[in-house]
Amino acid sequence: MISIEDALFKVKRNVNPLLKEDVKAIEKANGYHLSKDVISPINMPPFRQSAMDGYALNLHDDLNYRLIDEVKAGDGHQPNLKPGEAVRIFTGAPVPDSANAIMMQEKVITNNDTITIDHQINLEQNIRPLGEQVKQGDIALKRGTKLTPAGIGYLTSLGITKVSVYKKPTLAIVTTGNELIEPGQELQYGQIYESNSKMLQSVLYSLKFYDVSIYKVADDYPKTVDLLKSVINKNDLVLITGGISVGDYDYVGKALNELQVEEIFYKVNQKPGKPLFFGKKANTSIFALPGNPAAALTCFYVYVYIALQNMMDRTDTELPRIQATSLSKFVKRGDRPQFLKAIYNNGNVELLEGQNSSMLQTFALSNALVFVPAEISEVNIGDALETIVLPV
Ligand SMILES: Nc1nc2c(c(=O)[nH]1)N[C@H]1C(S)=C(S)[C@@H](COP(=O)(O)OP(=O)(O)OC[C@H]3O[C@@H](n4cnc5c(N)ncnc54)[C@H](O)[C@@H]3O)O[C@H]1N2
Ligand code: MOO
Repeated sequence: MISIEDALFKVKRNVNPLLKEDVKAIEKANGYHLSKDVISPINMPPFRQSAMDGYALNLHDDLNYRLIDEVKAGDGHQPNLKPGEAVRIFTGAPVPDSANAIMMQEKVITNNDTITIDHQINLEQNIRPLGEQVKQGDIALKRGTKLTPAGIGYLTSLGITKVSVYKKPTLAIVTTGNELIEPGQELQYGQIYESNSKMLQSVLYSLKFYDVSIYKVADDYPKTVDLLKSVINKNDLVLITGGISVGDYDYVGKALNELQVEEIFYKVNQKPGKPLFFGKKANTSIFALPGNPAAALTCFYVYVYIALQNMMDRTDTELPRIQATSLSKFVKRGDRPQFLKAIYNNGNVELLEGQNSSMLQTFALSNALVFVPAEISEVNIGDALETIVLPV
C-alpha cells in the first residue's frame, strides 16, 4: 500500500501529454487547447475606429469647428479635414486619417454647420488605434491556451474560422458486477441499479471530455479479459469500477495482469478508495476505481483528474486546495488519511454526516472534499482544513 503523495506523484509522472492534433471549426473548439500559436491575419481593429458617437476633429486652438461631413459605421470614404474642421461620427466608424480626436456628442453644442466643444481634448482621445488589440502577424493566442467563449469571439473577430487544437483523449468507462441492473428495470432481490457509469460520464462531460463510451461486464473472468482487452486497445484512458478488491469474484486485477497491464500502484493508504489501481499499457492509462460509488468519485477527483490534465499538457494538474475554517466537529476513526464530503462557502467548510464510501446522498450535497491527514484524529470547529473545491 502506498501513500497518497506517492500515488499522486506516480500519476503525474506516468501520464504523458497526448499531443495529437486536430483541426476544429472555431465554433466547435470551446474548451480545447490550442496546439499551435494563432497568428493574427489582420490588425485588430483593422482601422482607426471611433469609440464614441460624436464628432471627429482636426484639432486647433479654438473651441469652434466647422462641420463638413459625416462618417457612420461601415462607411468607406475618407473626408479630408483641415485644422478647425469636424465630421459627425458614430461608434465603430472609421476615423479619417486627418482627424486626431473624437469629442463625444454630450460635450458638444451644435448650430447648423458649426459646433462648439466644451473643453480642449487630447490628441487621439476616443480613437481606438489601428492594431490596438493585436497587430497583423503577431501572436493572437499562444499554443496551450484553453479556448473559452471569449477566445472563440476574439479569434472570430480576426476572421479565423478553424483552429489547430489538441485532441482530447478517448475515454471508456467499464462497470463490473452481477448485481448491477439498468434503471428502468424492476429490482430483484440482491440487485442494485448501476449508477457509477452515469456519474463518471457526467463528471467527464462537465470537464468537457465528450468522447466517452460505456461498457458493462458481469463478474465473469473470460468476459472481463475480453472486454478489457478491446477497450484498452481502443482508448487513451480506461476507468473501471468495481471488482478490484480481494473477493473471489473480483476479477479486474487478475484480468489486467493477464493483459500485461503494467501496475504502477495498487492500494493507497486513504479512505475512501483504498483498493485503487493505476496502470499502463502502451499509451493507455488504466484506473480501476473501487466499486463503492463515493470512493470511485473521490478517486476520480483526486487522481483521474490529474491524468486528464496531463493528457492535455496542462501544468495546473491538481484541483486547487485551499484552507477553510471548519464549521463542524469530526472524529476520524482509524489511521488512514481521509477525504470528507463537505460544503464550502466563503472561507468556511461544513463536514457532512454520512461519510461512508457506499453513500452518494451526502456527496450529492457537497461541493468540496476536505483532506484530513493521518495524524489528525479529531477536527474541531474553527480548525483550518485543507479543502479541495470541486468543479461542480
Ligand atoms: N476483505 C476485504 N474486503 C474489502 C476490502 C478489503 O480491504 N478487504 N476493501 C473494501 C473497500 S474499502 C472497498 S472500497 C471495496 C471495493 O471493492 P471493489 O472495488 O471490488 O468493488 P465491488 O466489490 O465490485 O463493489 C463495491 C460496492 O459498490 C457497489 N457497486 C459496484 N459497482 C457499482 C456501480 N457501477 N454502480 C453502483 N454501485 C456499484 C457494489 O454493489 C458494492 O456494494 O471493497 C471492500 N471490501
Ligand atoms: O476504500 Mo473503501 O473506498 O473505504 O469503501
